[in-house]
Amino acid sequence: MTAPTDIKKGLAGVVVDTTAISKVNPETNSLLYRGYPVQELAATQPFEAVAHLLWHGELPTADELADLRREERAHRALAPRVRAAIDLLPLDTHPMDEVRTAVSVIGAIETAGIDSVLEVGGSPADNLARSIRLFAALPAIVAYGQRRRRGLEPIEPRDDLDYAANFLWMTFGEEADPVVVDAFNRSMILYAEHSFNASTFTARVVTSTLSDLHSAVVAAIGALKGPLHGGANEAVQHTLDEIGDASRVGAWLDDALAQKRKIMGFGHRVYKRGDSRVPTMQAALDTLVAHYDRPDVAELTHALEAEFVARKGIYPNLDFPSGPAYALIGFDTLTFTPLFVASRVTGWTAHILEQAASNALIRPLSAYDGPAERHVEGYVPDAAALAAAERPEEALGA
Ligand SMILES: CC(=O)SCCNC(=O)CCNC(=O)[C@H](O)C(C)(C)COP(=O)(O)OP(=O)(O)OC[C@H]1O[C@@H](n2cnc3c(N)ncnc32)[C@H](O)[C@@H]1OP(=O)(O)O
Ligand SMILES: O=C([O-])CC(=O)C(=O)O
Repeated sequence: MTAPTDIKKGLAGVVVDTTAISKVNPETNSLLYRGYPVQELAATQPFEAVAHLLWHGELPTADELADLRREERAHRALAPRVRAAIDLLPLDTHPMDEVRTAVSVIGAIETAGIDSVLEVGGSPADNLARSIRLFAALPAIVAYGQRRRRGLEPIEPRDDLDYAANFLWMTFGEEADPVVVDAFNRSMILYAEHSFNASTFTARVVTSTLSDLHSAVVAAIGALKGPLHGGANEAVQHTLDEIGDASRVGAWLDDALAQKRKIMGFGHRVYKRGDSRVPTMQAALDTLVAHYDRPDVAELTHALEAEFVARKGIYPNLDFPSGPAYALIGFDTLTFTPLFVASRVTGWTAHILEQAASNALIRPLSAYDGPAERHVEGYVPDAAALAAAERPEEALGA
């Protein structure tokens, strides 16, 4: 059987719905969140304000930002049940599995008492409140994951610090330099939202069945974990560690390309001439390189980028500068994709709210190319099966 010619493998180039949350424009190499260029948001806003923008469509007023911060700070601490669930996992569990498990536990607690599947989807107000609580809870989960692997106890959150500064406080147990907080805040904003990427689309598919918000986020985390998507920021660091030094880039690339390896942190399904977010994140990385006095990191990343772009004409994506930036801040390589989760939960939940508000079950078609109809040896059809074979539409209830 020949497959229909209009199949778009990987849904490449297929527009499946509208969204008012963000616009990715490869022609102008731009990214807008609710109309605002992401670079402007990264330069001017705390991450909490961008979260509000994604959920509500407008930047917050001073009072709205204060309200969101109050709510976020009230839910920052690591919940005992969530800690207990994480502690049950082996110490060498991948942190993405820890985060996925923690979100699943939070979801079970949040929806405890709902005794009908018809109610699990929740009202828009419930889902916004759940989104804010999840956004507030994730930094403690990610921070504890890194500390647990280092044999350290969790650190209580600080009410006097904003989201980004408190995240670093809970991870490292010391107040980060403002230069570092600023770079980290920018990275959170850049990672927050990117239209119908694989993980966001996954969240929308789950939501479209009228399932609950946490199930959609758990599924999205699973999609983000893969190295062709969010897992690439971790993979970039493995690559940089493997190369080791700028002088080895050429030989390493010869070998990697001969083996047809994908070079992590390069290429993108939508942007073909460079990722709109890279210049902003590259500037943040440059600041961190200067702050930590690590010119070797700049030399290695610049050498790899220059050599790979020259050879293949494929440009870096956001994960390329983010990986080494997170390493400089002191995050373990395995913690990088959970940081992406902590940021992207804002975009995912905005899309969950949007999908739920204008829902249609997402259920595409497939072209069957398996074996032609055949029969189980020895099967003797009964009267109902014979009737169904004669009148298939009726038997299917069509
Ligand atoms: C935040 C994010 O999720 S951004 C994406 C993060 N992912 C990565 O960095 C992983 C590495 N990159 C890739 O694997 C790809 O570029 C993707 C998955 C991101 C995009 O893939 P697609 O749009 O499907 O492009 P596709 O994989 O078809 O690539 C087109 C061609 O460029 C090549 N190519 C694309 N990216 C790379 C890469 N990073 N290394 C080597 N070759 C590459 C492909 O092998 C393919 O070559 P071919 O035509 O000779 O087969
Ligand atoms: O848009 C995509 O396909 C992947 C991406 O860059 C993101 O999710 O940030």
